[in-house]
Amino acid sequence: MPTEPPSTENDSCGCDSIPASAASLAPLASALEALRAHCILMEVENIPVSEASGRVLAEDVLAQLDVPPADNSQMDGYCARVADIGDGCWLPISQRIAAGYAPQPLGHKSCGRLFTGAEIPDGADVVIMQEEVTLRDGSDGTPEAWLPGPRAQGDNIRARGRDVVSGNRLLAAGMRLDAAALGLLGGQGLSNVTVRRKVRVALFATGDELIEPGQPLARGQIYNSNRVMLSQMLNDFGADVVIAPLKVADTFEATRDALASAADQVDLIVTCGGVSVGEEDHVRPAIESLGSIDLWRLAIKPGKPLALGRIDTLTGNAIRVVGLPGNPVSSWVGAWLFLRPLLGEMTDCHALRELPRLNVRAAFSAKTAIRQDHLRVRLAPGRDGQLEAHAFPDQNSAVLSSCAGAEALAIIPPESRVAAGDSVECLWLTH
Ligand SMILES: Nc1nc2c(c(=O)[nH]1)N[C@H]1C(S)=C(S)[C@@H](COP(=O)(O)OP(=O)(O)OC[C@H]3O[C@@H](n4cnc5c(N)ncnc54)[C@H](O)[C@@H]3O)O[C@H]1N2
Ligand code: MOO
Repeated sequence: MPTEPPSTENDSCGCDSIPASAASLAPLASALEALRAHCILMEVENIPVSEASGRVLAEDVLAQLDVPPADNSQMDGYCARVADIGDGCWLPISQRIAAGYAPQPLGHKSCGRLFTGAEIPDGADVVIMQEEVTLRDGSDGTPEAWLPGPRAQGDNIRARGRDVVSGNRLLAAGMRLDAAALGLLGGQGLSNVTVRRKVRVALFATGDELIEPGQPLARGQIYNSNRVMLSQMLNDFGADVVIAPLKVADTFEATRDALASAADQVDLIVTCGGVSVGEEDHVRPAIESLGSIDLWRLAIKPGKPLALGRIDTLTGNAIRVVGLPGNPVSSWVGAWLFLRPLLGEMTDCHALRELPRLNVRAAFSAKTAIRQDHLRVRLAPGRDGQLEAHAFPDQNSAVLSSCAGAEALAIIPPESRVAAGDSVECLWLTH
């Protein structure tokens, strides 16, 4: 049954009751453009391959070796010449080759016993798995094998260079190294690799109501869920969170001082909360007092009050500040929509720059006003096998349960309607 999230026409956080014309809210595309402008690129560093998981490759890596370096067997069995086997014949076993040992050239009209991974001797052009082979002692006591035929040349042989050919590009610059990529580097005998330095991030949660998990909760307080969540997301996107105080007090001075001292130590500042219009919202004025605001208030839901700014540092550079709204869902969606591409830009990583898009069938209905909505959905095949997006039932920007386990964000453009069964574009949430 299609699920119907609350209409997105009325703002779930109540903020569409405030007059906000489309003209006063910047579209998502201009925010992404502002993010890309003034981006600093991380320098390169050479690090051990064993520590390079998740790092972004700074330069192409060319293969220096064929992998495998020689033809080898992909089965435990017997190697021989196709021409000698014909329609099947008994051949004396002239040598035994285990993986790791150099074989002798294969003698005329003989076969070799060998094991998976063993190098194929010169002269042999086929391997027959041992389950198909019968053994006996020959008239002079030499063991013989019955090799059934006919056989095709190359059967059960992994040719030299099948995986990697020396001189070819092994891995492309801009790739985020996963376990398999580390394996390819290791397979070349490389112990070090040149990657982009990790982006150092300061993460500030603001709000006097916040208290750390593990502490007793007093009236008026809530646990700080965003700090642990955003910290993990930044890590997942390849950054290093180096400053993350429990919280920053809700005053202009405390906010300004926290931002100013972090600006000289990190490459990026992320704040959460305090970007809206109340007297307790000090992030925007604090950024303005130390640098400039590029953009504030977007035509997106959730995440309307998001602020993008820059702070001048002692070195004369301006570092980027992303002010995420405090509502947990607004922070979480903002991290996917803005922090991920920004970190991709700063590390020149293609995969992080843009979330993959896919069109699936909506299993929900929705309508929007002036803001583009980003519904949290699960993806599952429908009865006909076609992929469907199932929206979490409560899409309020304070309902973090709509994010845990979400696999995609369904994009509902401004001033539009989606009915169950319509095709809907989704951003696939992958690290
Ligand atoms: N008069 C108006 N009020 C609001 C508007 C508006 O346009 N006019 N916009 C609303 C929208 S939309 C959003 S989103 C929020 C964002 O406001 P802030 O970024 O200033 O966030 P806070 O007020 O600090 O917090 C909002 C909400 O989230 C809770 N919160 C904050 N930080 C955390 C945290 N680290 N962990 C868990 N929960 C957190 C906080 O207690 C509030 O409930 O503003 C609307 N208001
Ligand atoms: O919906 Mo707010 O609650 O724009 O992020």
